Amino acid sequence: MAVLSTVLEHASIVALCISVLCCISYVVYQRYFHPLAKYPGPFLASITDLWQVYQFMTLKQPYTLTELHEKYGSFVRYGPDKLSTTCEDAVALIYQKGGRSMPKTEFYDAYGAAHPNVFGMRDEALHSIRRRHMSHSFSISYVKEMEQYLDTTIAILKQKLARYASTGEVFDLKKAFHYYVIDTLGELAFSQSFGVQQADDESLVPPVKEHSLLAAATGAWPAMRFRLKRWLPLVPYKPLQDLFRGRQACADLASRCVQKRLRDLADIKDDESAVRSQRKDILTSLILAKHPDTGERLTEIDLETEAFGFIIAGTHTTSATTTLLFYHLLHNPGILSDLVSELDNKLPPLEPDQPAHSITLLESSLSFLRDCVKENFRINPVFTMPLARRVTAREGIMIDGEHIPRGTSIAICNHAFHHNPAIWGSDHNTFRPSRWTEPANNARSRLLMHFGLGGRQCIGKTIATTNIYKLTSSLLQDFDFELMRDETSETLVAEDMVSSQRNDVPRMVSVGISDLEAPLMVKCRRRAIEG
Ligand code: HEM
Repeated sequence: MAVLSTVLEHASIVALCISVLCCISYVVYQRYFHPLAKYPGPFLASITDLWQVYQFMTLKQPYTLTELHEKYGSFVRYGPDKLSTTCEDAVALIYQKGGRSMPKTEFYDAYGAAHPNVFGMRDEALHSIRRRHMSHSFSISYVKEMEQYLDTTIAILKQKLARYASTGEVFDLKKAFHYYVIDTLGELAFSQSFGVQQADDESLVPPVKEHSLLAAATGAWPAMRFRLKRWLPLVPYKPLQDLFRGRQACADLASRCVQKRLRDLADIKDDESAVRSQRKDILTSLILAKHPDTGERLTEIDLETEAFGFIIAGTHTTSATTTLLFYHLLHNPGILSDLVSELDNKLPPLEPDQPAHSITLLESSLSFLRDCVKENFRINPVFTMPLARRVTAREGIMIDGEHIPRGTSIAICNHAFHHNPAIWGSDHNTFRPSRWTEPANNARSRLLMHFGLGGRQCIGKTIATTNIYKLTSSLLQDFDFELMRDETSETLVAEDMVSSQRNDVPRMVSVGISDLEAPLMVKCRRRAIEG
């Protein structure tokens, strides 16, 4: 017995020594011999993906990465096989010329691997077919055909603002925009408002952020994704359970929207003229779309995963962007006043029963509004997760003279990229729409990454921008807004100590998608109409 226990004791010591040796060898390999060892970054990031998981959970992932780029330069190793870059050359190389040789990485599997939607699809061939299925319903001509539903939703928002104006009530513009965007998405995608604006009820808001955070955090650790998917839902920890409940609520909502539309179309699906007489929406166009070669239609599961994607990708993004645009305008009264002058000079006054001007009029006549929207996307892009792509070419790729070996996950995080002073100048933290009238800066517009670029860029960008144009122009034509400072969550407008330029970047949080950390408390007043 004594001999057995001595043998066991020795065996465990040997096992322990081997484990310690393996760990040390792993760390030494990652730090000194791994093909990415020469790239700087946090020590923990070079040995485990848990570093990135932690960054997502702190809600500061893109901002920490931006600081790391400030410290280390244009390449940062942010995971054992993950490299982030802010090089200008990388934009075209990775996202435009990369194509099938630079597919999305496993990170995207967490956004729905069993039944990937167009966002999560890693197979580029399947993706291009799905994208063709969908592109018509996201085109400008299709959006113009649905414009009246945007107007209906803007009218409801304006009635709400008119009430606030008459009582002088202070309210949260961020929340008002969020409710508005959810209802708009419902109208455009599913032919039904979600009724959040009218009910003014937070509980009707789809818990999109919960899904985004869960997907970003689990996607960041691909080696563990299957285990996490299986075991995490069993952990009895309320904040975690809330994330799963949120995801399920969004999936249930998507499923209800699809089932309802399928029921509505059941009898007429094969009757062309009956279908044409139907109200247009994105989902209906998808239900009716056929595979370009086989003529097959999308399955119900495909439709539900795409509908889920619209809710996730199309709401928080647009409302956070509009909130940030108003944040910057209200913190820069001179710029706001120039914008309002442009609207007054170039647009006819809105008729009492006209909620907003037409997209056609807005897109042709408002250059300063366009520059403000563009500057807002530059200084505060909201789709801030690193857009990771796998290097598959045997010889790797060269970026700015650096060799990036095959197998590397290479990404641009648009916030870090839009704040690279070598590209955007020392005033990159300043909200300055007039920069886009300077030829050298204007030429850089092609580098802006707020919607991504290339074959995987945002399919909803026309919807998002037309929505922002219509909303901003019509609200500013009819209302004056006054910023009410919320002392408990004061946002940041400070001198940047390094560049001695204004730092207009507010405090932000990110679940992969970013948002203003604080509410945007304002008062509004109806503008006096002259003449
Ligand atoms: C201001 C609002 C928006 C921003 C900033 C934004 C940003 C982005 C970005 C950066 C990507 C590329 C992701 C990548 O490369 O991994 C993307 C993809 C996508 N977005 Fe948007 N988005 C917005 C609004 C919308 C809307 C309104 C919809 C739909 C209703 C939408 C649907 C999608 C889809 C389906 C994809 C995947 C496209 C593909 O892979 O082919 N987005 N978006």
